[in-house]
Amino acid sequence: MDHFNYQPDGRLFAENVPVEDIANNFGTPCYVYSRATLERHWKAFDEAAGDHPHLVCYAVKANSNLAILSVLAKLGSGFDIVSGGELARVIEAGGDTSKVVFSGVGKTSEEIEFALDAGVGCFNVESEPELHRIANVAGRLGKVANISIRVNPDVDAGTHPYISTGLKENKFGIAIEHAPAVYQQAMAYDQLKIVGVDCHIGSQLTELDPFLDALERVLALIDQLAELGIEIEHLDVGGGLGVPYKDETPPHPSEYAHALRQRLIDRPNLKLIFEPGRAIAANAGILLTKVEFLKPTEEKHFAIVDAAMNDLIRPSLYSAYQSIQPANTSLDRKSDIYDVVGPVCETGDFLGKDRELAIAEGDLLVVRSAGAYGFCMASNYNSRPRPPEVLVDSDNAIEVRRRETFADLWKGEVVLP
Ligand SMILES: Cc1ncc(COP(=O)(O)O)c(C=O)c1O
Ligand SMILES: N[C@@H](CCCC[NH3+])C(=O)O
Repeated sequence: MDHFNYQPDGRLFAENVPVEDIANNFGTPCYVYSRATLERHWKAFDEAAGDHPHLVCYAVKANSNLAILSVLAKLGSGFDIVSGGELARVIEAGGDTSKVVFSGVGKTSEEIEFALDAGVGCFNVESEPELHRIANVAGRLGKVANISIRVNPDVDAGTHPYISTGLKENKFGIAIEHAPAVYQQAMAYDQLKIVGVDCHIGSQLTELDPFLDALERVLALIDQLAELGIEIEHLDVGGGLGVPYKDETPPHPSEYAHALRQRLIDRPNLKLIFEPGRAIAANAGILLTKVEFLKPTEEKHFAIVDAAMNDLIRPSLYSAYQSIQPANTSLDRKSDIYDVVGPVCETGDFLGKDRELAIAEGDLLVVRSAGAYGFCMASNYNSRPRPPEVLVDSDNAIEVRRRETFADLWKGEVVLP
């Protein structure tokens, strides 16, 4: 459930604000987020975990706007980060660094040092050399690093190959059968404290089974580690819960969290960590775009809009489907089938293909489910300034990132004398 709804007069509202008003005030293209939706989604995880010890660590990569991080920080959220930049954002947004888990396969020594100085809660270690690097940096700083090993359980997440991470062929984590040996290496370091096991098998999962298969394997590993005298305090189950973009019916976060909890009934002290990104942010955001031209050709009819692949790359990158709707359904328009495309000079620049739409030039369109992996994957390709981001909180539409200017495009560059 989100807070983007059509009113009886045919206009789409973000909470209590007509999206047409947002487009008039801030221009298009423009990202719009709903605070109530973000909070609702975060609480769905938190409440479903109930009194089982747990922490919801929002995956910053999904949408790293400071306003969004601060909304979640105020709820008591933890954060899953994958870079020094994401950690800096969490700190800037007022997040609690002791609730940060640091994932990612290529942590640099500088990032590890920054994270140790900032007091992050845990490093999710993704390889043996990384374990030694963390130990070296912690030793040099005279600090103790909390670690968890990200294990690769070799489970097929059944999602797009580019966003599947839990198979042996993927670069992520350490093969689950090698994990005990790596934990034993960690034991040998005084400056490392083993606190957890971590596992993230992919993104946009629409079934529970892969999560539960992975969980079974990880629980077996935890038992095996106990026999080796290695006690695990937390189980980080990663993120990956999918959302409905079209006709998918992924489990609700509460159904997902309940299913995991069921399997932990006999382990009441094993703290559960979730790293959801998409499930919190995707349907808490939309992208507003204006129809510049309708271009009928013999083969296809194109709706050329002012947003492009540089603003929202998911359709081009993964052939991802995102619903596209008029912002006002009460206008008298003739319906046709369109490819909705942007102005970028790439054939792959499209937001949607073969969409039935009743639209005219100048109309405002809404790309739904754009709150996750939307703005944060935007670029300046074709020297297009990136769009503004607006957070709606009840009756208020707050610009939480302004539209870039041309001068922003060449910030940091120099003209040779
Ligand atoms: C380690 C890790 N945690 C969490 C996430 C968040 O995933 P999602 O947005 O699918 O919940 C990702 C991205 O897939 C990830 O790589
Ligand atoms: N960026 C991807 C998800 C990748 C998940 C990152 N681990 C998407 O838009 O669907």
